[in-house]
Amino acid sequence: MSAQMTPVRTGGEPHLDVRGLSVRFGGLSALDDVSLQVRKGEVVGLIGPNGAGKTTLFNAVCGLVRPSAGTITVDGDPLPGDPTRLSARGVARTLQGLGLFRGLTVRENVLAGHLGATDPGADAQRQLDALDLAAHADRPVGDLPYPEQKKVALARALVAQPGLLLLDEPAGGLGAEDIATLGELVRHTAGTGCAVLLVEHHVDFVMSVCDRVVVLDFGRVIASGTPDEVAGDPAVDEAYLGIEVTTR
Ligand SMILES: Nc1ncnc2c1ncn2[C@@H]1O[C@H](COP(=O)(O)OP(=O)(O)OP(=O)(O)O)[C@@H](O)[C@H]1O
Repeated sequence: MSAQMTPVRTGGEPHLDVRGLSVRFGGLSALDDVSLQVRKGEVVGLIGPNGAGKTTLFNAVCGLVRPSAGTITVDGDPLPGDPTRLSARGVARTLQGLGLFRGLTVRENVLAGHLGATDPGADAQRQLDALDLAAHADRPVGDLPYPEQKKVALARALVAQPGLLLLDEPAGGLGAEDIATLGELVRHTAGTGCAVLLVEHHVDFVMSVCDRVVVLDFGRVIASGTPDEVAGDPAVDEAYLGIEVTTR
């Protein structure tokens, strides 16, 4: 399916609505006229080769890079240019690395995702319970095995019950069993009405967990559709999977 034929899912207006987004770094066009939408309850995967522009798109949504063109709205309103105000707008993000405060406990790390809340302790406890982290709550986060630390990063993103969750390579470094658990968590989160956009290199995970997939290459959307549609797109095979396609 071509980028121009992006299907519009039923189920309401887009929660995240990116339109005509372009980002330039000097002479380099990192994103070129990119549009994508994520509705509440929907999981959208953003894939593409290294350097395709995935992280730049996340950074633009978070106000960390300034677009040269285009608009980004959440629930119909532009996002604040100040990244520190994203949480108040219901936007949460996990990072490619864990981005945890290694000197702090699990609970303190989760609380860090909820600064300014009226009852952060109760919300943090709820999130710790939900992700089976309560038994580790008062341990230094660095003492936990890597998959558990990934869960802490997710708990920190979810503690404020965001309306939009941006997941940056959530499956990275996880084994098959933990990836399956992560998939359930992501689907459960979307089931609560959260709009989820995830960047991921683990294609099987993306194809199993996402409602729709958007493929970037050299900063442009080259394909978009359901996992099956995208998996069967020759342009994706050629650009992303490195398979040379001779017939179109
Ligand atoms: N701050 C920056 N200054 C200059 N160029 C940048 C900057 N950030 C990203 N780029 C360039 O923009 C392009 C897109 O990079 P980006 O990190 O968004 O790609 P990506 O798809 O996330 O790649 P990866 O899968 O390797 O994380 C690349 O060519 C990259 O080198």
